Amino acid sequence: MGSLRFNSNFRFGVKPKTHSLTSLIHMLSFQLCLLLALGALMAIFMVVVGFVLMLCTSCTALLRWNEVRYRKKGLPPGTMGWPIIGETTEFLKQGPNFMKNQRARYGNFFKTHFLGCPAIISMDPEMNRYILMNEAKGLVPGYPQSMSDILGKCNIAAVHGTSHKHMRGALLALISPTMIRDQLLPKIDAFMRTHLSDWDNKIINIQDKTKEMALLSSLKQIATKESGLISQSFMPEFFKLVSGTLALPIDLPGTKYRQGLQARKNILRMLRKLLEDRRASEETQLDMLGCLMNKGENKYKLTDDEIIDQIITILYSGYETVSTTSMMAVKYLHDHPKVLEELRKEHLAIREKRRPEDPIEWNDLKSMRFTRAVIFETSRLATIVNGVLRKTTKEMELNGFVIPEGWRIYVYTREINYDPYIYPDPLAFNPWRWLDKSLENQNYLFIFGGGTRQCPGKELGIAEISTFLHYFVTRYRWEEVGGDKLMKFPRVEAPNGLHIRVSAAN
Ligand code: HEM
Repeated sequence: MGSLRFNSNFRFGVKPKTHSLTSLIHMLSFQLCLLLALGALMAIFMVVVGFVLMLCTSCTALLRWNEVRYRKKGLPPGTMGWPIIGETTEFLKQGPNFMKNQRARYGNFFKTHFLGCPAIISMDPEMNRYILMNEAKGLVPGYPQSMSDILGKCNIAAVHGTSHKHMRGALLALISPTMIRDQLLPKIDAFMRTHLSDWDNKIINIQDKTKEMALLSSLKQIATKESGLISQSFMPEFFKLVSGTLALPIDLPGTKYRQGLQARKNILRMLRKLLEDRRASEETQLDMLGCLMNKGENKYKLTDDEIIDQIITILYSGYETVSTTSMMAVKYLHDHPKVLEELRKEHLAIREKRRPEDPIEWNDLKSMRFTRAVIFETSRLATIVNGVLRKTTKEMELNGFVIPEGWRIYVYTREINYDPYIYPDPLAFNPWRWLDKSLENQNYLFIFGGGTRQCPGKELGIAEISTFLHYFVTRYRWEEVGGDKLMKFPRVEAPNGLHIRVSAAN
């Protein structure tokens, strides 16, 4: 390098300098250092390149291995993503677009790996119906482990066959149309009147209010006399229980799952105390708990553990569905004044026939045709439920493919809600379309699920939302404060709440 430098100087006609031995040594050592530094840089560069190459190769190998691992003969097409996490990130980030992209590549029935297990996604309406109707062939609910741990082993989604029939029968007896008419509606009415009594001239977070409403209204139907006393201690525990069921089952201090398990223990303690106190008082109460405990008259004789899990089921199943549908109805009504006008007309007509203190009755509820249409249109357009999960109990053939035992099946029903053949102009909020009753009875309506697990609380949920809307639109006007974000996937929610400014209607 030194000689090169001399030569180059010489070539450009610079007179070569004479150097002392020390300066020559200095120069040589400087050049040596430079050489070493360059060498080190090269080495680092090579290491980085090597690492990146290794990473790429291992990633490709891992992806490939995961694909090969699941390339069993007979499985539907699709991709499996990374080992363990599969395609969960893509599913959660891209949401409905992930489904649509995969469908464009692989059709209506494809394999993936998400939420910790290999799964099939079925977007074929006919197939979805078949899966929901055929639990007996080995297609049982496939909800995550955290859910059954926290909701209990007698929870309706955790039981199958005759146990399911038993628990479902016991539940249906509590929420049948006769029970709604004679016992539940008066309680719902009384609750809504109080819940909506002091909203005038306030900014309300309608998300929080509808959540409280869904929980406390159910609690009142379950334990009418005691609900006022226990609600304040019950509510925070219940909210922790719900978060726990949606979390990864990591049982470590501070995790949502651990808090959910703890909340279950606290709720069990409160409910057991309720049972003991009722037994001690020997008084029969006319509410859901009273019916469940009345072994003499109730043909479904549940054990205490079953009664407690049944109560948790009722609270849990009606909570998010009823609250989110109510919140989204308020949102859509705000954005569609003509719909609000029509709805208000229906409710004012009912109020005109009654004194202000009169409750709504069964016949009033039955006459709320437009309200029912608003509820169905809200559930459809907002897609409160994207789909339901099933699990295979044995290897089985589905749609011409062979599905191994233990695989999840995501019966994804979201897309059918936007099918232009069933719902012309599908993105429009148009409740009038539901006034044609045949729409509610068509084969591909999965808003309330289908088959043997179709929602037993459908009419109860509709009664609650209708009563809420009745008092809300007859008492108040409202406008959005603005700026609140709404998320549609994986759950419909307003991450920072949905704030409205409320004023009295007249
Ligand atoms: C707008 C309100 C509601 C909606 C949209 C809704 C939706 C659904 C859906 C889609 C399913 C099917 C789940 C599956 O197949 O795995 C279901 C099941 C269920 N729902 Fe609802 N639901 C609502 C209100 C309620 C209420 C108020 C209750 C209270 C009792 C309730 C209790 C249940 C129960 C216990 C099941 C499980 C049934 C079984 O496994 O046999 N739901 N619901």
